[in-house]
Amino acid sequence: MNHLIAPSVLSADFANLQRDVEMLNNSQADWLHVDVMDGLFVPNISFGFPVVKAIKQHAEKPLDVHLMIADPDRYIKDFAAAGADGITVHYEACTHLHRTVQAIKDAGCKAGVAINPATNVQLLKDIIADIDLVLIMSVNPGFGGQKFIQNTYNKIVEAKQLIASAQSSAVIEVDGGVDTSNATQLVQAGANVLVAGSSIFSGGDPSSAISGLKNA
Ligand SMILES: O=C(CO)[C@@H](O)[C@H](O)COP(=O)(O)O
Ligand SMILES: [Fe+2]
Repeated sequence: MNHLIAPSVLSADFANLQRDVEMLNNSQADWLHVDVMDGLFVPNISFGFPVVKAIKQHAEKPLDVHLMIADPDRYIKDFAAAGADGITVHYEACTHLHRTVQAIKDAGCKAGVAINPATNVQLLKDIIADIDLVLIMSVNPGFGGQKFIQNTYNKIVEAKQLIASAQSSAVIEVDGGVDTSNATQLVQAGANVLVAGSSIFSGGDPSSAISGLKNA
């Protein structure tokens, strides 16, 4: 599989969200990555259902919703109704992860599980066969624009082995500090989906920044 690019809307211009979503529609982006933060699981608040709905209204590509919220079970149906195509929850935020994953699938969405930089990949062993996506955080969740953590490469290799041994079809997504300096090595290690926020939106030409990551 060729790798996919999922620009993080967190780094878009919220006052011009429709313009930025239309730019993504016309770019080589594959998915739109939508970061929801609750100020509890992570020390930052981003946005909730109305903004996800507004993005959905204009998006022509799947919405990859990354929930950085405590007890996400409470809101799975609402995010599915708001337009999520995939919902990723954090391993660290779920008490009954298997139940949460089933709820995501029952809501008609692809199910993903994210792990923080200090969470061991092996903890996914008993859920890997049930999920569509493993999200390896390459920064501590909560903010865009942070420095990429090098140990991510080892975690990708380990996740790949875990997926193969469980004969799972899960894809590996990497999120945080991704840019053209590490994209090629991430894909070589086994990453299937690259999320990028600041490296796409902070320069003058987001669309060509996306192409740069796509051609990594
Ligand atoms: O989930 C998160 C942050 O918690 C990300 O999706 C960021 O939005 C990625 O931003 P950059 O690190 O690429 O600036
Ligand atoms: Fe994210």
